[in-house]
Amino acid sequence: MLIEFLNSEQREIVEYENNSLVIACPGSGKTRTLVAKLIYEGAKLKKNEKIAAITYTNLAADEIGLRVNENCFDDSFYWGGTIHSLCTNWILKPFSLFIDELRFGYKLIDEDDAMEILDEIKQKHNFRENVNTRRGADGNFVEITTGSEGVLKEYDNRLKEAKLIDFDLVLFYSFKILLERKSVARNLSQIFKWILVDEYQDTQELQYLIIGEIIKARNNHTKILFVGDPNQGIYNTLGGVAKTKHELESSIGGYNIEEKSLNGNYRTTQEIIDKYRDFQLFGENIIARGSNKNNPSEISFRSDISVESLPEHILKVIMEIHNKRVPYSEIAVIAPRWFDLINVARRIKQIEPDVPLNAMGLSPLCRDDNNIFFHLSRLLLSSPSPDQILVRLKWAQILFDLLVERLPNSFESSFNNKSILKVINSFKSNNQVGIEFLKEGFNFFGSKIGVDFSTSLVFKDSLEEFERKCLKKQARNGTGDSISVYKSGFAKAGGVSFISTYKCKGLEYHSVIAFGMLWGYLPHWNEIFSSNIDENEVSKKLLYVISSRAKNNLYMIAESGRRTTRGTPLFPNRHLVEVFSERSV
Ligand SMILES: Nc1ncnc2c1ncn2[C@@H]1O[C@H](COP(=O)(O)OP(=O)(O)OP(=O)(O)O)[C@@H](O)[C@H]1O
Repeated sequence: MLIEFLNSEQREIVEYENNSLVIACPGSGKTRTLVAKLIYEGAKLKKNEKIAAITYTNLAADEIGLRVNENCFDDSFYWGGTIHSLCTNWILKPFSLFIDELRFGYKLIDEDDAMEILDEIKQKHNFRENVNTRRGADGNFVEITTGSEGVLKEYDNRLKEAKLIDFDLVLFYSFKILLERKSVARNLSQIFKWILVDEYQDTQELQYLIIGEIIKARNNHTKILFVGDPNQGIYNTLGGVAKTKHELESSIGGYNIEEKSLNGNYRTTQEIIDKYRDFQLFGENIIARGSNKNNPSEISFRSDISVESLPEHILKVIMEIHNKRVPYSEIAVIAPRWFDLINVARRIKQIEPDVPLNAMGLSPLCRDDNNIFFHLSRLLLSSPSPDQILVRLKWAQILFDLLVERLPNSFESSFNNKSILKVINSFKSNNQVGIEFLKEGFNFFGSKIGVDFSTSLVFKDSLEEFERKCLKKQARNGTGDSISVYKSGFAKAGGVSFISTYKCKGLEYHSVIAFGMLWGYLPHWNEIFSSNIDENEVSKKLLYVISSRAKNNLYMIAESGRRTTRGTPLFPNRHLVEVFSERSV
């Protein structure tokens, strides 16, 4: 993404040398500009300096990584990931000794593990509503609703007793370290010349405070770029806030932040933009600027498809689009509930096994950046094709760094990322059971580097943990244990993407087929019944995000025949009905 491929507004943002906030509509090139900024500033860094690119999801971080790799072979000048992984890797892991509660060891738990503990406690307390475990700067929970106090208290005790750290505690302890040990914040500010925050509208208060501490530490030596779109702030139920310029300035110690914007949309046809603008809450008109701007679009809303015939209907739409020479990888199926996506994907596979599906959340592979078996697995499961070389070399480098960390002295001199990749590429197995295939691969790799992972004191626990989590996720998803399900977890796998509503941000497809557009699913009942959430706002934002993923065609479906657990029928999302009522489809 070189600077000459940007328009003048985008270029100005890239070349601007100070803090800025860019608010712009979907498809206006915010991510493209952020990646260009990353590369532009990367070229100016001094030795040991880096740039941090913070994204909301790991998927988005991978996407930025791919875009950087398209332009730079050596990408070591930047660090990319979620704010949780920034905190874990750069603050918590190296400096946990500074915190009394963490000094004698702790265990990080992911969202699944945290949810399991919380669900068990909720059941015990007979509490069915949503419980938010988000914390404030003092470590206390910030959203205690009527009746949830006992649940949260027990959750807190359970974590403390077992020395478990969930995502919210990662943020809290990181903030505490930065606050109490100014040298840590100064050190980070020395390393990170820039912090670039994508989708800033989903940043939580505590996350702003963490970023603010780093910026203040050396008087704005670290510069900041926030990019985002308040209309796409779909995580405000989780505490995401699109701060204003002045609020942002005060969270980084009063330093000036220049507000800038981008105009136009390079992704989508004008026809689709005009449709989704009805869901827009703030901002002005959006003009299509891409080469497809005047293409005819297929836009539809169907509420007459029954839940039973939904998979057949979606398959029919997919085939119609594909027969017009649109690659499968340019088609996305989006829905609010994973469970429904999995069912539809499974049924489509039964009817038409040859249609490639890429259901990232379907894979039982558990992402854990600190577990070498996750990194080893993605190398074993991804194909050594030419278009994957750069990304796999990068993954091999991460694996190499972790192995050097775990096996100091013995590993470094004999291997590098290329030789690791060579070893992995030479692994062959016909095993069709996902976890067995991986275990064979681990043994093979272990034998080549002289380590028996299953008995090694360094690796035994993480191997067991990895296996336990995969099997748990496999059982929960109900997708079976085949190797193909494990392989479905890669973003560029080339099939039709199945994505949940909350994970589709930042992505784009020729055609978007969204189903489950029902009041109660979108917005969710929890949002409808919560006294501090405006369900109409949530609904419009979600519809806006989904629709704005489409470049050319948009098919919305509110299938009939779905019911609540008490048997009450669900009805189509009311904003979709409003927007589509003027036009028959
Ligand atoms: N100046 C430009 N010229 C041509 N294409 C562009 C330009 N800027 C962006 N694009 C293309 O427009 C599409 C949308 O860009 P991008 O994903 O960066 O938008 P965004 O603002 O981040 O969108 P969203 O908010 O929906 O995530 C991409 O395919 C991108 O390559």
